[in-house]
Amino acid sequence: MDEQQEMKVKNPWHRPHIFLATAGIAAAIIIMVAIAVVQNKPLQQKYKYGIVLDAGSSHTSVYIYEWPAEKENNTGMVKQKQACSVKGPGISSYSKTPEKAGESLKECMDNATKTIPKHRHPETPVYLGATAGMRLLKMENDVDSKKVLASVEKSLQTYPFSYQGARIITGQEEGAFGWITVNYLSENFRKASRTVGALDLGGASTQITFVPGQQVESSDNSIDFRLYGNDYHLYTHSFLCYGKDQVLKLYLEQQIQPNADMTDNIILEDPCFHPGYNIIKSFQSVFDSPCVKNLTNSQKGQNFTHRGIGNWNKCNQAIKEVFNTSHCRYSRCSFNDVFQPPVTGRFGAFSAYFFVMDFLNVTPDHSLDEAKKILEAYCTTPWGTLKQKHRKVKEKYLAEYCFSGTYIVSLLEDGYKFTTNDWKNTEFIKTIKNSEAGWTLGYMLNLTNMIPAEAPDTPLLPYGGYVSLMLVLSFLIIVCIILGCIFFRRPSGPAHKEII
Ligand SMILES: Nc1ccn([C@@H]2O[C@H](COP(=O)(O)OP(=O)(O)OP(=O)(O)O)[C@@H](O)[C@H]2O)c(=O)n1
Ligand SMILES: [Ca+2]
Repeated sequence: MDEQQEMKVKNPWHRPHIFLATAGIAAAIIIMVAIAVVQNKPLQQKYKYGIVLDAGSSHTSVYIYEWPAEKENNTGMVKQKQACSVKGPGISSYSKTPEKAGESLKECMDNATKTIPKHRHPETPVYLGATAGMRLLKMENDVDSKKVLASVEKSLQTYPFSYQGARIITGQEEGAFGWITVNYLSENFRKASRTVGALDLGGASTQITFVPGQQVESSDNSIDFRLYGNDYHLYTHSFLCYGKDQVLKLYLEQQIQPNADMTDNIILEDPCFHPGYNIIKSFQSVFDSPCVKNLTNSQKGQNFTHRGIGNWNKCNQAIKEVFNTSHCRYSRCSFNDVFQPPVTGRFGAFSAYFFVMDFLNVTPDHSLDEAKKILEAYCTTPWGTLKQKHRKVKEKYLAEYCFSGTYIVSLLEDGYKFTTNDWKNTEFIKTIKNSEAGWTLGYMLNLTNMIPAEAPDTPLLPYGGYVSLMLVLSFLIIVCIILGCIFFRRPSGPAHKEII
């Protein structure tokens, strides 16, 4: 055997199957690494968008929601991207100048066109839902309410989005969609965990919604949903005129009644307003609502002096009077002959519940008694002292926090029959994971069918895990094949024999 032959035998690269096997393994590794790099490179997220306008009694907000395009039906995916507060009052205030209702939306809608990527505009749905302010206007003057809706509709149709309608939503919808929002954001549907009840306090109406422990005796108060494969039977009620602005009118009307016949010099000594608060108000401005009785002609041009005396006990007693508990046609009622099962579980209280309690620094850590003590101290504080201390707070809000805070405690305790324990289970919230609590998100999820009745079939492994597992298995198979080739193609005799 010459030297060259010797070399040929010793150098394994001269065996074609070993060369092929090594090349195969190298190729497999390169392919795997390449796939892993492509797979793990952050994908450019594609988002879709939806716009909901909350046309409340006191103001309008424009919410933009976004969600990853490929994950429409996964709960917890939709998030609030932006909220824009429309300047000026709620749309129902434009009943005498309806064209201004549409105009008022311009700034926030222009913002929305800038926020949402242009190529998504045509497919982005826009919904407007009006609540208690428009319900009251419709009761008062149907024609005016239609003009206001037509005005906002005209304005919204000028935008490049997919306009889906402007309507007055019912109190049941408002309650139920608020409940869906809170539980969607808390991921209670996905986890099939216990749901939380929803308490919404607006300017003109207030809603209570929860999963009751007993049957709902009145069909008006019952709503059923099937979400992600679970059935939910809800109790919900919306009290029109029991939002914080309208209930103040109810309260003032009751306070002023004994003096109602007097023709001049009407002084209202109000225990829910601060000592030193002394403001002349017109009957017309305070009692301009279908929630209170019509003014007599003589009252229309008349004024009264609204004088605070800051007496929390008296204030608390007087507020209880707005709840009529004298009659109940069911086994049990909250107030005003409205059926309500006993409250149960945890509650999230939002909108004005939050604004008021946040201002008063009442947190879930305070007991109900402690909350009352805080209110008592606030209500007895002289008006001048408060104005000095809170120069930046709107005077109207500042003056009304004593009334509103006391009303909130009374609504829960005397209205809905919350015990001290139920109070402990109640949290005042503004947002959940940066999305605002309110009916708008639930409304959009429902209208875009983004919460399916049945749980989508979930794959055994998440996509990433599936790809990785497949790669490892493929690699193992390739290695086995190659090793098999090497093993079975190995010559049985000594190497030099083959060469000779
Ligand atoms: N920082 C704020 C913002 C609002 N408010 C008051 O809180 C009340 C409720 O506000 P909101 O929930 O926005 O009511 P609307 O949606 O306008 O009313 P509704 O739901 O009854 O139509 C209103 O009296 C509003 O003036 C407040 O006290 N502090
Ligand atoms: Ca509202």
